[in-house]
Amino acid sequence: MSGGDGTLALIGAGRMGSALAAGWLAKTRGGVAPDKLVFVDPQLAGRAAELAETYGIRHVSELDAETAKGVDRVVLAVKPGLVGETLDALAGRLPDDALVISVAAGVPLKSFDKRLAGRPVVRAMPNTPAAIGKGVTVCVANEAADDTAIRDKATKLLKAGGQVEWVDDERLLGAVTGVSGSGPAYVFLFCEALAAAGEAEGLPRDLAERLAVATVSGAGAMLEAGDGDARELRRMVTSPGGTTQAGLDALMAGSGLPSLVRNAVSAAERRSRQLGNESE
Ligand SMILES: NC(=O)c1ccc[n+]([C@@H]2O[C@H](COP(=O)([O-])OP(=O)(O)OC[C@H]3O[C@@H](n4cnc5c(N)ncnc54)[C@H](OP(=O)(O)O)[C@@H]3O)[C@@H](O)[C@H]2O)c1
Ligand code: PRO
Repeated sequence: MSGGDGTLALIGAGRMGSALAAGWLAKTRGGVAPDKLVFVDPQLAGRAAELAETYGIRHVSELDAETAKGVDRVVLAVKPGLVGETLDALAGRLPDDALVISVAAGVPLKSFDKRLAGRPVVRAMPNTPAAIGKGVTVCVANEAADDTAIRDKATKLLKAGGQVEWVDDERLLGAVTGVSGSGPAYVFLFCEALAAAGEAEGLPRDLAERLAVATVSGAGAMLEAGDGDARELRRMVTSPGGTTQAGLDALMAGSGLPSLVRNAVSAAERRSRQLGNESE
């Protein structure tokens, strides 16, 4: 079970919020009872609407004072620019010891401390593979949440989505966002590009797509199996003077793929800091 006898309020049941909720509702992972979860979102759409329909989750457009009284955990998954106003509307309603977990990119703990005076807050950066229990979330706690029992409570909840890591230095969350928060999109782009390249070489489109998906997921599964790190596994595919070497040489031409990835992570990290400043 994900701990806590009170209600878990998901504020912002969009793409990331619904990915997390899918994990909480999975019996084998989250085990959150549907009647202990409330979706707070102006209009429920997409995956969240499906989950609400399937599990009979309560949906409200804003957290009313009566419902708020029973809330012991809040997961805030609105856009970074909406965090301030959402907290202002919440602050007076939440019980003093309610744990607030924010997944908003860039929004610093001090924004929460300013508005939620003394409440335990965990800033977390998950990713969308959480929907199938294959995500990774990195967390940092404010002073009020810097307590083993509170951290355990947050870990239990976020573990429904996959691995959970903690850091003590909040500044690292920007780099985390650039690597694992945004990272699935880089991998999906690579998969799209691999399929398009196969099609350009004459493969039927659907076959090229199946090959690209199987290749990305097979390579990911090998990494996860831990029979070698990425560098070793790459070397196992690369026969000297063979086809893979020719392909890798092309990927390294010019500034090369590592440099492009470095720029991508750095740009995402920078954007995370900007989002934090804009949310003040
Ligand atoms: N997507 C990811 O991969 C990912 C990963 C890690 C962290 N995050 C973070 O997660 C947060 C949400 O991102 P997202 O991609 O899930 O965005 P999203 O799909 O747009 O979801 C945000 C949801 O919040 C709703 N909302 C707006 N105002 C609200 C309010 N006052 N109260 C309650 N709900 C409200 C939105 O409704 P409307 O659409 O009707 O406005 C929408 O359903 C962001 O802060 C982002 O930085 C996202
Ligand atoms: N998605 C959010 C964004 O693009 C945060 C990390 C992944 O801003």
